[in-house]
Amino acid sequence: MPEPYNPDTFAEARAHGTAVEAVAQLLGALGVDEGEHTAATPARVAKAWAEMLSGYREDPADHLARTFPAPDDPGLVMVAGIALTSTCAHHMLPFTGRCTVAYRPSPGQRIVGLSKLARVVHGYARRMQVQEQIGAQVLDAIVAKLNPSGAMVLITASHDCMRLRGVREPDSVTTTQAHHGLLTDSERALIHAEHARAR
Ligand SMILES: Nc1nc2c(ncn2[C@@H]2O[C@H](COP(=O)(O)OP(=O)(O)OP(=O)(O)O)[C@@H](O)[C@H]2O)c(=O)[nH]1
Ligand SMILES: [Zn+2]
Repeated sequence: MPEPYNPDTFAEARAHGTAVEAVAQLLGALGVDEGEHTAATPARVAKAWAEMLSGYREDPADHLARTFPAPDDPGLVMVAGIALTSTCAHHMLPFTGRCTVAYRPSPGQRIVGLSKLARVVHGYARRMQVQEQIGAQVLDAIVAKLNPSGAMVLITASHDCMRLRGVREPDSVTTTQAHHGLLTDSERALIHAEHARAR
């Protein structure tokens, strides 16, 4: 009998083999036999996880590099209804929902293409994450690259680790808010209303 593989550290386990081998080992450890439908599963799962975690292969803030001059008094800019698909850092299960990104450019500062706000969200979401951290990272990127006078990121998501296992709350939804600078009460109300409408 070969000795069971028993790594001392996460790093050692990582170095041991490819993702495909690791998935095959996981399935074996969970008592899943190879069958007609599972023979190619390790390769499929490795490919799926490479896609789900593709955010490690980019710096999402780079999407905000191309900017345009803002009009004199640009007011609030907001994109609501951005689809969020992420992976819980604790359980490696998906959480999905919607994100709203809003910022008020400072006078004389720059604005960014609207699609780039969604690309920043997607980049940070496609990593092992906690929901609060995605909002904070998106906000930090916007503050660093655009220097807005105010900004807010709202995320409402459903966590499979809460829905399907453990506490088993299938209808629970989690909302997190990250904000920077000064936004007026009416701007805040508008952001929350659009976020609720776009969920
Ligand atoms: N703050 C925060 N917590 C999260 C997020 N995703 C998952 N969690 C929580 O992470 C916690 C991990 O708790 P542990 O007690 O270490 O793990 P566990 O025994 O699997 O916990 P249960 O999920 O309660 O069964 C759980 O309470 C999860 O609900 C997230 O995005 N943000
Ligand atoms: Zn979790």
